Amino acid sequence: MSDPVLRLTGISKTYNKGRENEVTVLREAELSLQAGEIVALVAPSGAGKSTLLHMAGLLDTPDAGRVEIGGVDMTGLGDRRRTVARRREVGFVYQFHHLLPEFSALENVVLPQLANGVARRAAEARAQELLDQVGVGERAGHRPSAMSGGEQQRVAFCRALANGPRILLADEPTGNLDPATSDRVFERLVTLVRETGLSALIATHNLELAARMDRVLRLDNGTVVAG
Ligand SMILES: Nc1ncnc2c1ncn2[C@@H]1O[C@H](COP(=O)(O)OP(=O)(O)OP(=O)(O)O)[C@@H](O)[C@H]1O
Repeated sequence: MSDPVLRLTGISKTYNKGRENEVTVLREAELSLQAGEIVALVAPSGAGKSTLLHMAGLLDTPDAGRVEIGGVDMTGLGDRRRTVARRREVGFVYQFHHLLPEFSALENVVLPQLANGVARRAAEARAQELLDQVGVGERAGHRPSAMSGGEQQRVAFCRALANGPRILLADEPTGNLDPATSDRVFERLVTLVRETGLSALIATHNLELAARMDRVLRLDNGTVVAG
């Protein structure tokens, strides 16, 4: 098997260390994501899914352990280099779309590319292509408030993929949608991930959605186990 796209080794995290409200969330957690794989991360609320995704996505640093993306150790990077690596390698999708309300759908997908040094015309062309791919191309000029919840979330997927990351990390990406919409939007996400050939780690409470992914992992008392 080739090198994993994402490898977490011995990841531990304790919040509020040494204080009364100290809580150990991750205990030497291990996780590998192969190229092209879509993996579900299932756990009850508070078990540490978001914490694990933040470590994997270089938004937070573990107390101990190693985060490798594309075979490169990201653990010791300083803030600036970590931010650059995150922008390049990782796309995030959250339960709520977090689109910028004063910008159109297209602009929301263009802006992260500009921040990454892409020229405006190329960024616009890529944004339109992504929006077309998930079926919201005709809504490109609309602001998020003029779109349905499912459409907003599809735009958020495009924004996450705008800079061509290696990994998509999603935290309850359809958790805010009604079941029928959630199902359709989830299918769009899976298709987009497959077509783009990237790898995805998707945290969800929804066992039906989890069963449709390549593999299911569970967080159990701070460690990752097969689901
Ligand atoms: N910044 C923080 N400071 C202190 N405690 C935190 C912090 N972030 C998370 N926690 C605690 O760590 C535990 C795990 O939180 P986390 O958000 O990772 O869980 P989760 O599995 O994603 O939950 P949910 O499904 O409800 O989003 C919880 O007990 C939470 O209260």
